[in-house]
Amino acid sequence: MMHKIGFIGCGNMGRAIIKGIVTSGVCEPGDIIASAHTQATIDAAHEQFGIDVTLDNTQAASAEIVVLAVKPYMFDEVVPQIAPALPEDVILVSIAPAKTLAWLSETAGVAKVVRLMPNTPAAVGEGMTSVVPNDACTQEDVDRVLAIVNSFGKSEFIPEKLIDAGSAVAGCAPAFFYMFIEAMADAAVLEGMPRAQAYRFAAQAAVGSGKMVLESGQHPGALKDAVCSPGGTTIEGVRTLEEMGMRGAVIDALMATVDKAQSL
Ligand SMILES: NC(=O)C1=CN([C@@H]2O[C@H](COP(=O)(O)OP(=O)(O)OC[C@H]3O[C@@H](n4cnc5c(N)ncnc54)[C@H](OP(=O)(O)O)[C@@H]3O)[C@@H](O)[C@H]2O)C=CC1
Ligand SMILES: O=C(O)[C@@H]1CCC=N1
Repeated sequence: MMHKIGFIGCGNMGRAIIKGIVTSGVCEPGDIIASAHTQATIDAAHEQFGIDVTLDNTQAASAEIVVLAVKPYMFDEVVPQIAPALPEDVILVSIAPAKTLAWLSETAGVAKVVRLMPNTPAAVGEGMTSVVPNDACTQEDVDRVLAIVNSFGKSEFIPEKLIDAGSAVAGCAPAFFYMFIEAMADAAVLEGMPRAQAYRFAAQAAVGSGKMVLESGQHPGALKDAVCSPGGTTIEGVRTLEEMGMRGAVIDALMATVDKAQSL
């Protein structure tokens, strides 16, 4: 039986996607096969998700949709290795911030390739994924990939030239938001709030702020202004963040991820 989806690698991102897919029910665990480098990883994936697992990449590559979930520097080894095992009509999906659609199609010897740039909140069904199909993908092919991607969050099409921007503003972004939440919680702890409670407050404030941006239709600056009571407390924090160069630091951090992606 051919699996619906095969993962080459099941680390942080691969497992997040698998969790999102299995939790949503868009695939049964038995529809999924994953390979990895070590027995410990595949044993953990089987135990956590009930999926089929293997140390043989070519076995995971004989699926209807094959997801490359190894690190970019592994592509030069792994893609030629699995090429002979890929079904003729496979849809090859890459989630790395490297290797173009053209490189993937030529090196794997397949026609249909989709680049995704997901993020780890896929694990809780709140992913934000960039989608870049090549011209060989039919609408049916794209719809099959979207059925999976949209099972673990939201997705939007972007041109391939913007995939590093999509990686910066969504793929890498959770790490930056975690740092912000951690720092906010440290401040609450400074004031005496128990740390676990501080994380809950900061994290829920982040969730609520994100929903305000998504659902209010208002500009983030206008939303910020609505929090800053004249002569109040928030504006003191805004002043401090502006004096400390937060906006510039955030822009530079995301541009650093773009620079690294373009060097891979
Ligand atoms: N982490 C994230 O938030 C995001 C990651 N990505 C992309 O996802 C891809 C994977 O990243 P990430 O999950 O973080 O990395 P991890 O290091 O967490 O996972 C890499 C996986 O690849 C496996 N692996 C290593 N060598 C081989 C091999 N020769 N054959 C088969 N499997 C192998 C590892 O196996 P083992 O565990 O046994 O060593 C592991 O399961 C990268 O391209 C990354 O850029 C994209 C968006 C977000
Ligand atoms: O850090 C990385 O390379 C991967 C790609 C985007 C998020 N994590």
